[in-house]
Amino acid sequence: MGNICVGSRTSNEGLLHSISNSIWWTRSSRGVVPSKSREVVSGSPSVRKESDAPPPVQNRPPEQVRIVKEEIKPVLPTTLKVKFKSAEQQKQDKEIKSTDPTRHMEETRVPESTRQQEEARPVSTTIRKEEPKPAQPAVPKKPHNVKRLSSAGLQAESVLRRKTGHVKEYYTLGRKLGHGQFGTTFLCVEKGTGKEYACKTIAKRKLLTDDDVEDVRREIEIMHHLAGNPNVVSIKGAYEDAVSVHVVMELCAGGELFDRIVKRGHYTERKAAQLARTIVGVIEACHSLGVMHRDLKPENFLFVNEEEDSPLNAIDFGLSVFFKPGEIFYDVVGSPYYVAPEVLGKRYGPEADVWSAGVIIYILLCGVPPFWAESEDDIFEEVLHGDLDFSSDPWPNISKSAEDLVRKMLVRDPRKRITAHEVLCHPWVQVDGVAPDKPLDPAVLSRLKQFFAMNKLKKMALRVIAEKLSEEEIAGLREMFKMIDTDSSGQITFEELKVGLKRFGANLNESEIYDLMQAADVDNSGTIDYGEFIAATLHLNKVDREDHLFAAFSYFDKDGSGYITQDELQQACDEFGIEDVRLEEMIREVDQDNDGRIDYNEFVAMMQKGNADLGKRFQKSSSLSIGFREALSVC
Ligand SMILES: Nc1ncnc2c1ncn2[C@@H]1O[C@H](COP(=O)(O)OP(=O)(O)OP(=O)(O)O)[C@@H](O)[C@H]1O
Ligand SMILES: [Ca+2]
Ligand SMILES: [Ca+2]
Ligand SMILES: [Ca+2]
Repeated sequence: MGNICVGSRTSNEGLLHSISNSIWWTRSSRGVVPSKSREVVSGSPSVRKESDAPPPVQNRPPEQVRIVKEEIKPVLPTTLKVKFKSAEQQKQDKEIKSTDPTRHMEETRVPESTRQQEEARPVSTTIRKEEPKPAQPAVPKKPHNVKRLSSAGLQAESVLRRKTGHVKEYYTLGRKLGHGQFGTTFLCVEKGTGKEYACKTIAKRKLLTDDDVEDVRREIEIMHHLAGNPNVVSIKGAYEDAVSVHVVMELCAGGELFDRIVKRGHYTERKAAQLARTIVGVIEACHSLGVMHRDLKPENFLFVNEEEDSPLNAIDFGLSVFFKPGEIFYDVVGSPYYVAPEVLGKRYGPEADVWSAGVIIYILLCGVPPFWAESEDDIFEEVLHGDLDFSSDPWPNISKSAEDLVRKMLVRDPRKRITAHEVLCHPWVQVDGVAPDKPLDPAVLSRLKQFFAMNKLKKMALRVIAEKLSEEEIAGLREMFKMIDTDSSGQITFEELKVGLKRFGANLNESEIYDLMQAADVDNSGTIDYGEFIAATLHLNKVDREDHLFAAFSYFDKDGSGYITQDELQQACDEFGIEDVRLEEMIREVDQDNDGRIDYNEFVAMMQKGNADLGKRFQKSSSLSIGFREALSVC
C-alpha cells in the first residue's frame, strides 16, 4: 500500500535527502534533484556502514537548501515490504545456514512486481509475497489462459467462500483514489443512499498462491474483527466476481499521514502526541482483540478529511495476523524502517507493533527515521545495532519527556519495551496529564461484561443475528473461541474461561468469571458453546444493521403480526432451551406503551439501548455480582 502516494519517484535508489523544513532523507545523486540540494547531498555518504555511519540527521543540508522544499517531493523510504519464508520453509531450505537475518532476507528476496519495476524505487525492494514457481510449464499457445491457470486467486472456487451480489449492483464506482501492490482503490457511491465509500478492488489474477488468497481473506476478516474502533477504517462489505474481490470501506479523503509529515517536515510536540495517542490506541485495541498489525507506518494511516484536526484511521491490514497470548511468530514481514529487531531475529510477538509506533513517533517529531541507510541490508543493520540520535537538530528543542517515551518504545529487548498501554499512560502522551485508568480489557472480557448486563430477549436476538453473519464477519471471534476452547471440544468450560481470560490479561476473581459464564451460557448447559460465545462477544455495531434487526424481530414474531407476544416469546425461549422464564417481566422491560406485547420500534429501541455504557457499568461496580444479578434475573 501507499505506493502511489509520494509524489515523484525520481530517484532510482537511495532515499530522498531533503525536502521540507526538516525532512532530510539522503538519496543518491542519480535522481533528478534540483542542483542546490544535490550539491549538499553529494557530500554525504551514499551508503552508511555500520558503526561509522552518521545518523541521517547529521546529513542534513544547511539552512539555505531548504528552498528545495517546493521543488522536490520526498520519497519517504517506506514503501518497501518484506515477507519472507516461514520458519518451516526456512528449515526445509537446507542450503541456507546463515544465522544472519539480513542475509537470509537477501537470499529469499523475490522478483519485484511488475508495477514496482515500472516505478523507480528508492532502494532495492523486497515484496511481501513469494513468487510461486509456475505450477505447470507455460503452454505457448494461449499465454493469457496460462497466466490465469497459475493464479491461485482465479483457481480458487471463491476467495470469500460465499456468493455475493456484484459490487456494481450496489455501488457506482468513481475515480481512482490510490493503489498498492494488490489493490486499486476507487471512490464509490452507494446507489441506495448516495453515500461515498472507498472500494479496494483486488484482481484475483494477482493472487498467485494459496497464501495470497488466504491473506486477502484474513485481511477482510481482521477488518471485520476490528470494526467498531473509531480509528480503524470501517468495512462496509466485501464482494466477489469472476475477476476481482472488492472491499467497500469508509472513505478516508484526507490523505496519508505520510504525506502530511512530508508537507510539514515534522509535527509540533503537541500535535505529535495527539497522533501518537491515536496510533498507539489502535495498537492497544488490536492487541486486545488478538490481532497484531505487523505493518505500522505512516502510509497506513489515512485522515478522514482534509481538516487539520481530522480523525486518523488505520487502513491496511494486509500483513496483520491473529495471535494467541504468548504465541511466537517467525516470519519476517513489515517495512524496513519500521520493522522491529526481534522480527529480523525471527522470534517475535505483538511488542513489535510498539517498536514500529516508536519509529513513527520519532519521525513525527524530527522528520527523519531513526534507523536509516541506503540499502535494505544496511537499514536492517541499523535496526539491529544502530544508535539512536537524540542530539541532532531538532532534538535539542524537543522535550525530555518525548525523548524518554521514544527511547522506551525503541528498546531492543521486547520484554523490556514499554507496552501499548504504558505508552498511553506516559505523561507525554496523556491529554492534560490524565492517563487512562487501566489497560483496555481484552475484547472478549469487555464484551462478555456488556452481554452480562443484557436482558434475555436481547441475548436471544443477538444469537439470531450472530447466525446471520457471514463467516468473514465472525472469523476473528472464532479465533478467540478456539484460543479459549483449549481441548477443542466446541464448548468452553468454566476452567477454560478462567484460564483463557487470564491469558488474555484479565484479572478477575472466580465469582466474577462465574457471572460472565452464566451470562453467556444462555441455555444454562454449564458451558459456552460456539453460538453462545459469538452472540456474547459480537461487537454491537453489528446490531445496528436494519436487515439484521428486522430478521431478528421476525424470528420472534412467528405469525408476522408485527408484535412479539408472550406466547411467541415462550416459544423462542423453548427453542433456545431457556427455562424458568419470567415472560411478563421480560416484556415489561421493553414494552414502552404497555400494551403487553413488543412492536418493532420497541424491539429496535431495546437492541440499541445502552449498547455503549452497559459494559462500563459492569466495570465500575466494585462488587459486580450485586449490581448485575438483577440484570441476569430478568429471565
Ligand atoms: N479507505 C480508503 N479511503 C481512501 N483511500 C484509500 C482507502 N484505502 C486505501 N486507499 C488508497 O489506496 C491505496 C492502496 O490501498 P492499500 O494500501 O490498502 O492497498 P494494498 O494493495 O493492500 O497495498 P500494499 O501494496 O501495501 O499491499 C492507499 O495507499 C490509499 O491511497
Ligand atoms: Ca451453553
Ligand atoms: Ca406476533
Ligand atoms: Ca408494546
